Amino acid sequence: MAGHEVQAVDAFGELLNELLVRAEQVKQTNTVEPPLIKPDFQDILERVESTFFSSAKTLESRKQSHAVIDIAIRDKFNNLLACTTIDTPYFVQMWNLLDITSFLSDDEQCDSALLFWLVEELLDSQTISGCRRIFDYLESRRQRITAKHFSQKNLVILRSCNELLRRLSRAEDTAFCGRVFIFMFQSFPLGDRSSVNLRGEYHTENVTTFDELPSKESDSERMDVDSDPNLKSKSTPNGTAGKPEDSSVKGVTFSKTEAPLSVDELYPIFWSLQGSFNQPKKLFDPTNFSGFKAGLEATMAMFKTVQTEMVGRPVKVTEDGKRGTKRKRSQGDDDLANAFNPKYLTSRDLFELEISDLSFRRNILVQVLIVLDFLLSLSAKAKEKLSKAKLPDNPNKSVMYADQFLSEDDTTWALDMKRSIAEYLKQGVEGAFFYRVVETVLSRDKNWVRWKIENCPSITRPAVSPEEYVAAKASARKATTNKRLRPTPLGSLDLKFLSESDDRDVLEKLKDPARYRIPSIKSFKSKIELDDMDIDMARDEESKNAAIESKASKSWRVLRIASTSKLVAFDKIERSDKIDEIFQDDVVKPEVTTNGEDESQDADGRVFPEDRRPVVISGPSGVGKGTLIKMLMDRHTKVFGRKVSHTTRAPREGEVHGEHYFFVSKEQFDVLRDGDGFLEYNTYNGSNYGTSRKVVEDIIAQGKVPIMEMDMHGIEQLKDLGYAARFIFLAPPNLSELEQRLRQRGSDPDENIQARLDTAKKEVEHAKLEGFYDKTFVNDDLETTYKNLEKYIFGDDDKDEPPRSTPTEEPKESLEVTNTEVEMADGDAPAAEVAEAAPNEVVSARSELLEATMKTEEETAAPAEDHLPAAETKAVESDSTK
Ligand SMILES: Nc1ncnc2c1ncn2[C@@H]1O[C@H](COP(=O)(O)OP(=O)(O)OP(=O)(O)O)[C@@H](O)[C@H]1O
Repeated sequence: MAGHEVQAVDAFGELLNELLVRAEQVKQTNTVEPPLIKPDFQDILERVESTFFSSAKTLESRKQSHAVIDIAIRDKFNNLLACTTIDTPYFVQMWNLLDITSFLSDDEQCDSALLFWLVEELLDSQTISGCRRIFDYLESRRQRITAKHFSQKNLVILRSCNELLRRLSRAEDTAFCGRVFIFMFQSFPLGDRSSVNLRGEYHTENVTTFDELPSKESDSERMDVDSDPNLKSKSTPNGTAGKPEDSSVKGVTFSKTEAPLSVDELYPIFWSLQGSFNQPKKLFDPTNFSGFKAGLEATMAMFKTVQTEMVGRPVKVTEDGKRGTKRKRSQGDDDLANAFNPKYLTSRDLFELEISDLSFRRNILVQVLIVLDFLLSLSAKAKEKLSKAKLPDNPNKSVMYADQFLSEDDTTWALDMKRSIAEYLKQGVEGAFFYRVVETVLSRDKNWVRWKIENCPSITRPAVSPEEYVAAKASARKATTNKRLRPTPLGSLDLKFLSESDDRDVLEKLKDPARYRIPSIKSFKSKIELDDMDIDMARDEESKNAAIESKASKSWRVLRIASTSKLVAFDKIERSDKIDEIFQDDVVKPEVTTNGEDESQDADGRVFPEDRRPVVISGPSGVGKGTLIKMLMDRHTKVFGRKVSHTTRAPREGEVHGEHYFFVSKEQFDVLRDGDGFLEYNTYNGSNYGTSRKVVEDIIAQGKVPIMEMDMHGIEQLKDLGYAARFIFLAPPNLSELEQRLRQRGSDPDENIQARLDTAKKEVEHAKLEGFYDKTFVNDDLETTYKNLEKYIFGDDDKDEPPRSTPTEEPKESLEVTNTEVEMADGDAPAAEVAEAAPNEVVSARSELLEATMKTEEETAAPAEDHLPAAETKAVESDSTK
């Protein structure tokens, strides 16, 4: 019997090897991405079914087959783990094995949770940096691996994530902890109770200790909270607070009438507040509560003096702000500064510095707001509201505190304090925004507390039944069809002129750029002003409403257009009916605009593209990406900003930080990556490369169009993010020309050139993928390619004249000279027809041409293959843009 089992394990082991070999064939990379897809393995998986399960009719025999498969997979897993490390390319086998395990478990051919058992072991076996890689895997497959049989997997997921969190330092690996939490939040249903703190327990171990100051004779009385006559006067011993002395002025009075304590006096009072923050139940004791109130008032009084000082020095604040931004931009890695230490540093020496720091004060006040909300949930009003609510028969009493009440006076005090804090938080840099976020978070939190009181009822809504769906559809139709139809349906263009004018003009009118171009932002300004006038002058309600509606529609459209190019201005817009800020010239304008009349031109008459999405240029190494980008940058100095990548590799001779790359350490790179700081990243030859989100956003904030060189893997990541950009592929005229350029450039040894040529073939092949690139150019004659690229970027490829680089420039050459642009080279089709063809047709025309180009070349040139092992070929492939 035992022998039979071993045979079965061996038999499955062979099938598993076959699956892994197939995986190697279909997945050409050594990275976590892309995931394997099931259809590629269907035939072998069917054999698994027929060999192991077709005769296993009973539950028992199915279980036996599961055990066989589990053992074989674990054997393979252990072997892989023993003979490879996560940093080597060969580790891709492990990702493949996990992918295959997920196919098998989805098909119920092995234990449903086996994948997560393996992941748990894998996490246990790795260092933190290895765990990051494993998390890359988990995140990239999250939906797929948690979709089926989740109830069998959830405990293992929870356990391995918690185990990992226990290993991580909250201070050092803050961002990674965040990734783990986010993974859990995304995997578990929102209403899952497994991580809810049902008994309302507090994190009491998190005790904040602070220095004991040597007591000064003269100050000894004021140092003691209870013995301070001022503070004492605000609290009565039984915890029902006495009102502030001047009770007619609410809450805020303390700082106006009392001098704040000295820093030494405040220090112990301030840090003892933390005791109430981590155990709010302590405040049920009246003595603690009065101490808390006094401490809080003293803290607020001190904070207010700091805020006043800051407000009194606005110029310095702005200067600091500016200096900060400048430094950050030049370094390009300010995201690092966002890492924070979740445990307070309480040394007395730091206290002044801390209270003069805005974010520190904000931190403390948010803690206070949380506690105040907790206290207010015990007020008479809150209790009454809760008693009226429909609670289940068995509410969760441990978070209700039914025997605790907040007295009326204390309620008034808490409300006043809350108001006072709100006013305080709204001041200062982005204060209003900060407070709005805090307010939103806290109000959501109240809902969660309520849900806990209700004993976490399921929040899954039942699916809509077909009957309800049909009824809702019918009533929606009824509600809408009675309305007066618009002469032009929403979202479509007015075609009336087609019937009105002479047939011969119609085609010309259809070509009018105004019909398909995105209008400029400024063109809305006067129209919105007219609407404003109509609103003011409207004689009746109906016309006023019509004008308001019309203004709202225009405002919405202009904001949409502005969202691609003037995102910075959005911060300044407070109300949706007042969007004047959007018409202000943006950052780059004061430097370059002379008359401010046309926002699409700079002072030299240079044109800004209407489409200001980032331009991403890809193509084989040596095809001329760098050359063409440099030409664009040189000829449109103020229009484009070239993206500089981050890398962990050491600078080569002559390379300048910030110009060629941002050279960062591995740790800095990880922090950025974990904090979602990269739009895309990749590893080549053991070094990491990435495109920082911030770098690109900074270029946009300067009013420039980002221009980025990127390989196809980077583009894939951008596309996965749904990132709005224009993707352009540069193809070589043929392989021997490419080879010649690489040799002439002289920057690569012979073996690299061959590898680059091999990679080039793959990239050209990949570029044929329908819709992957928005535009492809064959870089034959450099100047012609440049002109076509420029025309495309500036949206002038359908115009006769390309954009003027300088006001005096000669007219450009005609496009039809060479086959530079793929569409133009497509047989006899006139340009207009090709341009109007459905995108797919254009793409396939392009693919055919590319294929033909490369084929002709392959037939004539010596085959450029079999020079590098797969791993190295891949490495060089990634290197094409690094
Ligand atoms: N259309 C062209 N005709 C002839 N030579 C060209 C053309 N375009 C570029 N070159 C030359 O080809 C060489 C390679 O160009 P470039 O360095 O710009 O390529 P690249 O695509 O940026 O390469 P990499 O990705 O390796 O950085 C350079 O010497 C450049 O001058």
